[in-house]
Amino acid sequence: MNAQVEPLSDKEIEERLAELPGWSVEGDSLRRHYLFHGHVPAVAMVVHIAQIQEELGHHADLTLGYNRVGVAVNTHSIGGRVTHLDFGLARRIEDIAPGHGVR
Ligand SMILES: C[C@H](O)[C@H](O)[C@H]1CNC2=NC(N)=NC(=O)C2=N1
Repeated sequence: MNAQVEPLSDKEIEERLAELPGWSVEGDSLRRHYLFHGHVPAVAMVVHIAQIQEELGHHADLTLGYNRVGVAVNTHSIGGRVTHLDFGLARRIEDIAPGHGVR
């Protein structure tokens, strides 16, 4: 699945990052972390991200700390490169973050 997806060029990545403050490409992944006002809000964010990931059929590596959620995503099906699928997931995550009281 997604075998037809193309990696984004450096220029495309730069343009798309400009619309996602706080996100960066490090290594071969699109990344961001969020801080919350406690553990339960951080866990709720993880569950909400999981629901979006299942909807999209695209899944980030999530790390959960006490009040921290880390997100790192690339597209496995083309060997772990950054594609529009990764930016699509990032956009959806970014849109729900304020509702979880991200600080
Ligand atoms: C069949 C299923 O849609 C694929 O295995 C999806 C699942 N989630 C995925 N997530 C990510 N990050 N990259 C993929 O290539 C990918 N492929």
